[in-house]
Amino acid sequence: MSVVKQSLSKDKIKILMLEGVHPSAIKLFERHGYTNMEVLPSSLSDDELIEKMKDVHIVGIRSRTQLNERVFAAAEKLIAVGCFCIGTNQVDLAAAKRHGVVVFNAPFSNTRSVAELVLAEVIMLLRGIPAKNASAHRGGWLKSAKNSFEARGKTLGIVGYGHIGSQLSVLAEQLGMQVIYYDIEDKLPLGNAMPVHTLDDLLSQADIVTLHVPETEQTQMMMGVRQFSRMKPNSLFINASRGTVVDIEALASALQGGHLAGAAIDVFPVEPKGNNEEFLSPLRGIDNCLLTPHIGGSTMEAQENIGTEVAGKLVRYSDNGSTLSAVNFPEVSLPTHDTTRRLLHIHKNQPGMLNAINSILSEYQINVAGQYLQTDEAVGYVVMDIDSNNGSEILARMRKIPGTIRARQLF
Ligand SMILES: NC(=O)C1=CN([C@@H]2O[C@H](COP(=O)(O)OP(=O)(O)OC[C@H]3O[C@@H](n4cnc5c(N)ncnc54)[C@H](O)[C@@H]3O)[C@@H](O)[C@H]2O)C=CC1
Ligand SMILES: O=C(O)C(=O)COP(=O)(O)O
Repeated sequence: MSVVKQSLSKDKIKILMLEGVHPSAIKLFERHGYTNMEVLPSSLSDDELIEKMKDVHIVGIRSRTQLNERVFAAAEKLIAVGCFCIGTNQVDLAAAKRHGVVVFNAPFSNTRSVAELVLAEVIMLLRGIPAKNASAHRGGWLKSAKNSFEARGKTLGIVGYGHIGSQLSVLAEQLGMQVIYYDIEDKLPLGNAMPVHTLDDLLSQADIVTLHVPETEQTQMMMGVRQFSRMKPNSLFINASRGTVVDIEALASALQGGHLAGAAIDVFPVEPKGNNEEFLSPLRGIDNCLLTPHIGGSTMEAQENIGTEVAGKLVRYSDNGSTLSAVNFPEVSLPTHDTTRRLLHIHKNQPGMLNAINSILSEYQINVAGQYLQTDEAVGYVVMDIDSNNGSEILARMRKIPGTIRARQLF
């Protein structure tokens, strides 16, 4: 891998924002002097990304854009990725790290929005609203109490009791629901919520099952034919986590065969790249299935907060080198460096790196005002504040150290 020079004035730092990231992000970048920005409303295909990212230093995406090894290998100037969302499964985090690219996200700016939507869906499904609404649009009139229920007293089964799952748990109890949850980690039960030991336990006890797990190898297709058959007859199913967690054909069969009374689905194994592309799904046309276009986190409040939060992290990394709250990188929180030059060196974590760096510094006999080092099993990140005008020369020497991935200088 070639070592790339990144010591640029801000107007030369190119930022690409995809998928309609909120204008609050753009404003924050501009406030900090970053003006070289391209903003697009949709995501891009692999090939389009590879072409576009050749000269991009910072890219902002949401849940749709896939950043894989091919893209990182081509994006030679890239220093950071901002996921303007919670999930980071769309990014190959290990590949990003191998290429010295730091990834940030917004871990809880849209948590409440998802929890509120799911709560609303619980009520809608219990009342059979999706099918009644669809029928009314065709001139039907399904006025009946049959199969319509209150939320009070029903059991909500939450799979994944993290930020969203636990927030939903609190809101659901306020409606008088009983909450049970299943998580692979021990989690503090909030209110009167009760943990169960297995997914099967949860499926067989809950009136409504809702998924709030991340996309991981373990969660792929965690709901399939067998799991749907374990759910209570006439129970309800909600997925606002990731489309790959559910076997969508199995869900369609469970709804069409009448085992499930209804479902609300916000995320799909394949989603359109943007609003102009057709949505294709075996769930289309099933009236008791409420379909939403991956908008669990899409509220004005959440998007505005996410915009400033993630753009703030990107600016901080670009201006100051701080990797605090990065999802794939050793975390280094740094003071300002008003009177010194700051050198950043990202390298493979192999023996002798710090030694090699420090022997270059000692050759120049300069005062090192501060040095910060963090490593993980794959990479090391060293930040040096130096009192010297020879920063560029020193950096050029450091780039030649075998194992160097990226190095840049902040003025
Ligand atoms: N529909 C939408 O617009 C949105 C969807 N999401 C999705 O929701 C997911 C969850 O978000 P948060 O609650 O913030 O994440 P979180 O990381 O706070 O919670 C996830 C929980 O799932 C648990 N978990 C992981 N694997 C599991 C397994 N195999 N079985 C049971 N539990 C498991 C974890 O231990 C953790 O407690 C995100 O990863 C994202 O994919 C997030 C925001 C918006
Ligand atoms: O925050 C998440 O993980 C989401 O799924 C929301 O994705 P979005 O920003 O709406 O594409």
